[in-house]
Amino acid sequence: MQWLQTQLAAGHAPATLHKSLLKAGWAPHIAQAALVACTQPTPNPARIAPMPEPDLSQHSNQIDVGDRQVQVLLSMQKPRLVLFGNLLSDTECEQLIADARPAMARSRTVATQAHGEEINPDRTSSGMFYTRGQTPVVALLEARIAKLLRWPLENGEGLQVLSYRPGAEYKPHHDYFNPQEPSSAAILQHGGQRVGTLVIYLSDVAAGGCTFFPESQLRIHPCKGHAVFFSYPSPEIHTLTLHGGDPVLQGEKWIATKWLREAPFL
Ligand SMILES: O=C(O)CCC(=O)C(=O)O
Ligand SMILES: [Fe+2]
Repeated sequence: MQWLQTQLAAGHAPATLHKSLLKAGWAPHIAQAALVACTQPTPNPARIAPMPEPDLSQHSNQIDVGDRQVQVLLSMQKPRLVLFGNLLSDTECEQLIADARPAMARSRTVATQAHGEEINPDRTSSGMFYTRGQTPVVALLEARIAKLLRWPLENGEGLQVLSYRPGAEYKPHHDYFNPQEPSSAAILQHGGQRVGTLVIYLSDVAAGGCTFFPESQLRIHPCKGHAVFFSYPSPEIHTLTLHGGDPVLQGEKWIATKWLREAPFL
């Protein structure tokens, strides 16, 4: 801890120190917990800006999104997270999968050291992106999400569909872009930071495949038509939004992820 405090005081970024700890043999979630314990959230008056957020002011247990009543199943403050049920019908889930199938390829994540994308061994799913409004179901879902999270449709990235077979997983990561990474500057020019994520479960999974938040030891078990929302007002580990997809043990996991930006994503 003392070493970490010295390094942080010398100006080394938490992400860099995290890598050093991994090299030294620390388990990722313990390295993360040590970093969270050693740093203070930076007060950031610039982002008392609005955030995507469902209206739970009346302690509502369901939310009318126009054509559907979405259930509120669980909510917590830190990390800011809400679990929804009944966001999509079974038929809508199946249609999203069927339309995505032809375009599925091994998932790529953003290459952090240079421009472009690279195959990432931390992510063993396969996936594709829909453009906004690409199919009738995509358009309908995007309109529901905009109402549910009270966030402009234009601030959303295209939906990403991922599928995981047994053994496939997505190791813990943050969805925001690390401002210190060289590749982030170009990404942030379009739409700014990511401030929220909605992971939508398109299938049930027989075993494994939970969405896991190691810092709070929270597991969301996949359930067809459900969705988990979490948000992060700044790209900081203090948001406790480190998360991953546990390995699928049995069956196939399908999800659609909607990332929300702070500004229009054009
Ligand atoms: O597979 C999961 O449950 C998590 C997916 C995820 O973290 C993402 O799409 O950013
Ligand atoms: Fe993620």
